[in-house]
Amino acid sequence: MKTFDLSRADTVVIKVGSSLVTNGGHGVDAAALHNWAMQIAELKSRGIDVVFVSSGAIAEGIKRLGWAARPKALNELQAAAAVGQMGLAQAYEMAFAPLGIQTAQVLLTHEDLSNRTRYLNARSTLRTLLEKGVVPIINENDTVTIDEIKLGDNDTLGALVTNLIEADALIILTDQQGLYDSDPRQNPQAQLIAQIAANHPGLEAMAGGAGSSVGTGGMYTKVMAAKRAALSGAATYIASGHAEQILLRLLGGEAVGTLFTPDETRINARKQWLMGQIQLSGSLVVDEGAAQALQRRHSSLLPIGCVAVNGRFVRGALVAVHNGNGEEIARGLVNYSSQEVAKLLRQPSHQIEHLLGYVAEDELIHRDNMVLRPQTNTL
Ligand SMILES: Nc1ncnc2c1ncn2[C@@H]1O[C@H](COP(=O)(O)OP(=O)(O)O)[C@@H](O)[C@H]1O
Ligand SMILES: N[C@@H](CCC(=O)OP(=O)(O)O)C(=O)O
Repeated sequence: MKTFDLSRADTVVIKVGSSLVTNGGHGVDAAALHNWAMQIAELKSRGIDVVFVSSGAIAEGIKRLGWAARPKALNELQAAAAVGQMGLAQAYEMAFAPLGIQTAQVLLTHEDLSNRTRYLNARSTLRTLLEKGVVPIINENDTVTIDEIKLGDNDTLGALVTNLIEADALIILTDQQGLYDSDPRQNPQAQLIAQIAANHPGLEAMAGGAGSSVGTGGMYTKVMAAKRAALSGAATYIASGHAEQILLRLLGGEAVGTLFTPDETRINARKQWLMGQIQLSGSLVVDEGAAQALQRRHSSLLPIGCVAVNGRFVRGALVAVHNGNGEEIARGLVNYSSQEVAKLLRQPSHQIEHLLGYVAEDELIHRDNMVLRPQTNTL
């Protein structure tokens, strides 16, 4: 299996979960933050750029507000995030400032990463911060996100940021040693996996949900994050945030925790952005011939191979492409609205002008605006 040498990394994204940051929901763990900050100072002195993705706003907010349990209502969770984020930002500043390192609070939403202009803007802001030697501390902007489109877990956010800045690796620190072949809280015999391919088909089956009352995604969102990070060629490490000098050991090339290796193929930044989209506006169903043309020859999708359209969308929307079995084989930016596509089904491209009165493009989705779903890789 391919090995990955983290001691050669230039840029890493480090994600820490709520249970670590807030000491299991008991309030920001200043000692843990200080410890990570010391290690990051050492990494920076070696020329390694670090972006931190930190959870914990909601857990910290719940504690500050004196609530006994995590609320269910979105507005209460958002209020808790607003209160708790103050504590997080302050705690990170206090941990890094004595080491002469400036921090920056960056709160992102799904829209910041799905809108191309905002995505490019977020990328250049992060690059600028890194150039200036600042450590960005990123969280989802929970207070303003709408339920349906929130990322919801910071494992996904960590992977999207890894893709965004094309980091060499994503390091996910959590309350377990790494990925086990089954949930160690349920199965005491579970075995730690040292290394696995990020596109291994059995990954999802091993990973269960959140183990603590403060964490959200559990292992499932972490293995999905590893798959997503691999799209930009990044390795992912899951390791214990409680282990001593964990960051220095990992970045020193030591094998600790679980390493998810990316495969050889790395897709370009524009296509990564396409793959990173969480929300689809609709889908196109294609016949067998079109499915093969897309998958084997990487062709554009022409109207003649499209047999059905689902959902309502405008020109330029992101849609899935399904084969006749209902499997998603690709996704891409469509050149016509859903009403227009409905008129173009099974039609040769030279009929477009006659059917619509104008021609935007000959194809429904151009190959440059389409990304094929890896065959063994489910995102
Ligand atoms: N296969 C597995 N290997 C390791 N941990 C697992 C596995 N399946 C489920 N888990 C659970 O996932 C939890 C970590 O996820 P989570 O609670 O969301 O943490 P975090 O706050 O760090 O994101 C672990 O405490 C563990 O109980
Ligand atoms: N944005 C949320 C983080 C949600 C989340 O992913 O938590 P976790 O599973 O602990 O990493 C917060 O700051 O509370």
